[in-house]
Amino acid sequence: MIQGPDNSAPSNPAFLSTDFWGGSSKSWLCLVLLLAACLGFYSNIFNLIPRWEQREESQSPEAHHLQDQPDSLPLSQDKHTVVLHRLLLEKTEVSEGDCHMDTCKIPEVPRLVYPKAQVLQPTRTDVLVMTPWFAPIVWDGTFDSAILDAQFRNITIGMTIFAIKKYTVFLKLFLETAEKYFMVGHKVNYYVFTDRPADVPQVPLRQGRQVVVLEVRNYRRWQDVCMHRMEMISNFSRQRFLHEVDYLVCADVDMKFSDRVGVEILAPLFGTLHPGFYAADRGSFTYERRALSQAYIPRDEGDFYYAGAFFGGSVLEVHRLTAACHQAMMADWARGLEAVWHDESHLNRYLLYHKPSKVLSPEYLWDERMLRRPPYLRKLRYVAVPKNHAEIRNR
Ligand SMILES: CC(=O)N[C@H]1[C@@H](OP(=O)(O)OP(=O)(O)OC[C@H]2O[C@@H](n3ccc(=O)[nH]c3=O)[C@H](O)[C@@H]2O)O[C@H](CO)[C@H](O)[C@@H]1O
Ligand SMILES: [Mn+2]
Repeated sequence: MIQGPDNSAPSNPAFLSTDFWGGSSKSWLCLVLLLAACLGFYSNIFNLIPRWEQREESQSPEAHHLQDQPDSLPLSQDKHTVVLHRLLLEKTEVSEGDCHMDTCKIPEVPRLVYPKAQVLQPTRTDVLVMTPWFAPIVWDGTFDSAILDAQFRNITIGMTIFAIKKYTVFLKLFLETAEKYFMVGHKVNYYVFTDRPADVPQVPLRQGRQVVVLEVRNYRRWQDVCMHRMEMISNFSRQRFLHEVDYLVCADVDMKFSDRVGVEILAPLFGTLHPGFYAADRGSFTYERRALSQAYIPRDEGDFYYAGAFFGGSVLEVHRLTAACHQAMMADWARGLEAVWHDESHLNRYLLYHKPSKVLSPEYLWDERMLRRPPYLRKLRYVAVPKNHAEIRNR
């Protein structure tokens, strides 16, 4: 039988094969066309991955930013490529859709000699060292800095510090103690946001560390200064921090370091237990309780009460967090609402629905004047500096 232009013929491969060997030149033409189609198909398959990357490049908001923003122009071509590559890696390997902590690359460590962990002798039995979602709660005795320093080598940590109006008086002690205790042995950029650049003190810095002064506007009310930190961190993350540092640590300035704070705190996203509430029931947390607010948390929800004074993570995650909190605050403002504890209320809401991958114990945020130190608090690493509110706030 000669295969004609029979529209009723089933167009499946089995039909083509039965007719094929005895077929006419038309059949040969069919074969050639089929082969050509197959070739095209396979060449597309091989091209798929690079094409996908190109698509990611042109679609990712950060990539748009790199094309649009003049801020990124001073970067050299090489640095530009590295940044883009890093963004692409993050975007493709840990994309929005399948983002999961376990997709991170495990760093290689050199040979190290250290005491072996004892499975039947937990180093801490007096405190909770793990959240129900398997995030470590960082207490003294639970980690070995030598291993962590090896895992986190060659990274740069950015620290955002706001010193607006009179709060510049806290900078000297903050920076001096940070040089003594914060991320010693690692590269650090202190980003000082201030409206008074002339009042930023000169503090001697270790090698690989610098103070970057970022001049920003002030606000009349202290609450507005606190809340607008989210907006400014989010904007600068996109414009600068993404290209300059790996992690961001966002800290209050009316504080000082009094013991080691190292890379054990670093994680894609971390929050700190507020020293006033770490042992409290969720019902007594000072979350925002008005359902109309974007910071609302019902009384039967809540893991911990996190402090507004110390949080951080990868630049990408801190960008997500601060942008979301700023959006939420703007939505509240539009309805005439201000959350009970300002940015801290919004931070708590965000961290309830985006569980942090590490939680810092109150060792990392304490107030010696307000609280009596319990025996299980072996170290006080970052502590409040007494401040006269009337003297400092709104001035
Ligand atoms: C320990 C803790 O959880 N602290 C939080 C708590 O307040 P605090 O009572 O500790 O607030 P605060 O007066 O320290 O203000 C927060 C921070 O904003 C900056 N600042 C503020 C006012 C100003 O005029 N200039 C200036 O630079 C400065 O970095 C300061 O450390 O509640 C605030 C919002 O209600 C923030 O969530 C703080 O992080
Ligand atoms: Mn404070």
